[in-house]
Amino acid sequence: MAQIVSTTRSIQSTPFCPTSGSANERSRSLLKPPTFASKVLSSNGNNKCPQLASRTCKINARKSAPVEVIPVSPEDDPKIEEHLLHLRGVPQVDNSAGMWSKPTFRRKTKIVCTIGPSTNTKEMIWKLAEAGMNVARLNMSHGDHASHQKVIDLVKEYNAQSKDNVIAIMLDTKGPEVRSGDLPQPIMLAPGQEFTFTIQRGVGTADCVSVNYDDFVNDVEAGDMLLVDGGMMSLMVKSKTEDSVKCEVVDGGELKSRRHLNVRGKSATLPSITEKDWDDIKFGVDNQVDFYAVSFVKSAEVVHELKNYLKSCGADIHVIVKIESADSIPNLHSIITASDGAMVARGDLGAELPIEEVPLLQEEIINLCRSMGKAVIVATNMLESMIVHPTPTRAEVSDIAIAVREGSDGIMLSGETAHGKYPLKAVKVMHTVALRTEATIPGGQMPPNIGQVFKNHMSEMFAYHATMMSNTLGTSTVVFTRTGFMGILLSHYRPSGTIFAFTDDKRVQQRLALYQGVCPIYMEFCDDPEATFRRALDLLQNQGMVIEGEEVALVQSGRQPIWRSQSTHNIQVRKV
Ligand SMILES: Nc1ncnc2c1ncn2[C@@H]1O[C@H](COP(=O)(O)OP(=O)(O)O)[C@@H](O)[C@H]1O
Ligand SMILES: C=C(OP(=O)(O)O)C(=O)O
Repeated sequence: MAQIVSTTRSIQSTPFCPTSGSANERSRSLLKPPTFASKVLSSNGNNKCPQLASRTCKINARKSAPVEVIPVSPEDDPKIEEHLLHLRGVPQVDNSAGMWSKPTFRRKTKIVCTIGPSTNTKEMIWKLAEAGMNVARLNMSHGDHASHQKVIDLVKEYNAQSKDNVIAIMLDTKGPEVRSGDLPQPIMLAPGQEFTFTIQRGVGTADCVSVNYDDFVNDVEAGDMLLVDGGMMSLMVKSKTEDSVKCEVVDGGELKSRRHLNVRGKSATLPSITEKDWDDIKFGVDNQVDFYAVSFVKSAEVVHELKNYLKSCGADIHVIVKIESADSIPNLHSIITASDGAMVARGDLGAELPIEEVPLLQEEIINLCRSMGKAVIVATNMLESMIVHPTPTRAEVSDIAIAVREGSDGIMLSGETAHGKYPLKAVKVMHTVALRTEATIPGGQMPPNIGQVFKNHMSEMFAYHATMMSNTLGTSTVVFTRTGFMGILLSHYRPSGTIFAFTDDKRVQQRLALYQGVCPIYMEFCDDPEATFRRALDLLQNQGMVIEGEEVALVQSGRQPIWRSQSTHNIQVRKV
């Protein structure tokens, strides 16, 4: 029996995938183990393409080989890459770029690093990239355009010189966040002490500090609980005047400059995109960033407004909504539908809502994004203790493992890399924990059903079957994508093997860096598909990403498939 799977549009919509049910039901079913037998489409050996390698082994659904994970970071052990290659019998390849993050066993979950004073130099950007950073996040609540410009230029410089690694750039808007003002030095607040917040500008004394939001006085009431930095300190509102709010400190601590303020259970009555945000968004357009992370989104309208603006200026930038506001929860479905992905911004979320809701919402948002084919990032406090300590708490390690198991595309570091003492160690811990956790996720499963969309589009169906085939055979997947659509789609089906996504557009390559399981590769395409496939497989082999004799599943589909005049949608198995 020939196992070459090469089809034209004759694959029918299968009865595998129930398309009814609520979004919640569908998202719940995503993480369930498979309940039906694996099937594979086979041709009768009509290999029309002479370069297709045929194979004659029996197809068995099999689990991916157990992955051996080396629990040390390459900085600790420079021989790690050699060791990883040796483990799998891969010959050493030219690695002049020094990319330790090219492990034979690729981490699928992507690491987002906030860049700040600890990491905004060329040396640190390079080291972060080599340690495993996939996305550089710029938090527009801090710094100015000149400092962010410098980071953008450095990331682009890194990308331009890197042979086999690429870093995406995410601009995170400040949004309508409420913050205390600048202080000449930190103030100690003791429980029971009186403390005042004022809407007057420029106040910073031992018992009163400015707030950056004029309606603060109108939004809070006596009896409200004010949280500083998501609950690190808390103050009870006692009374208010026209311009100030008098509080009693409940949980004290050290108040520093520009700290987050939330009122438990309330969202500020501010527009999600402020004037400053529009200015920062324009800065992002001018610099061709890859993603916006939009703070405090409460409804889909704001996403539409931003997308319309981007369209009007011809900017191809994806929009990730930050779910961090109490008001966003009832509108989750419509907000995520309008966006390209979501971030579980646990800091503000856990301040506006009871903290015990956060893990439940995290799971719900991840499931919802996965059921809708959207990217999802888990953020905040993932390795918080590593801001000051060189090793994480065990609870933090478990937190990373949970986000990986729940199927997040990205896991994010904030203060750990922005202003922490151990930014590289934090990335390495994240890398190692994610890799180790991924190794325990059973391979060879049926891909998740992306519900209604699967029924309607040829490309969804091909992504589904390509995933099923690569899982069954235990192969990587190779896809050619000009817009990134097919690479992203395959990622949502979470194949066990790596998705090598070849694109002839550097910006698409950069964007794909966020997506779970995708290894984005820039390569010029030629008119002849066969020559392009060959070039791609040669490149993978030369880089040590696949070895001679290894099989890969190659899928060609998408809304506007490449080389459509010569072939329609198809899935093939090829031997390298
Ligand atoms: N670009 C920057 N410039 C200066 N400091 C920064 C920058 N980005 C982040 N930081 C520092 O790192 C901390 C953690 O980053 P992040 O979680 O993104 O910020 P926040 O929680 O304040 O919104 C910030 O509170 C700030 O002290
Ligand atoms: C990621 C978050 O937002 P920011 O760091 O911008 O406050 C959060 O609140 O968890």
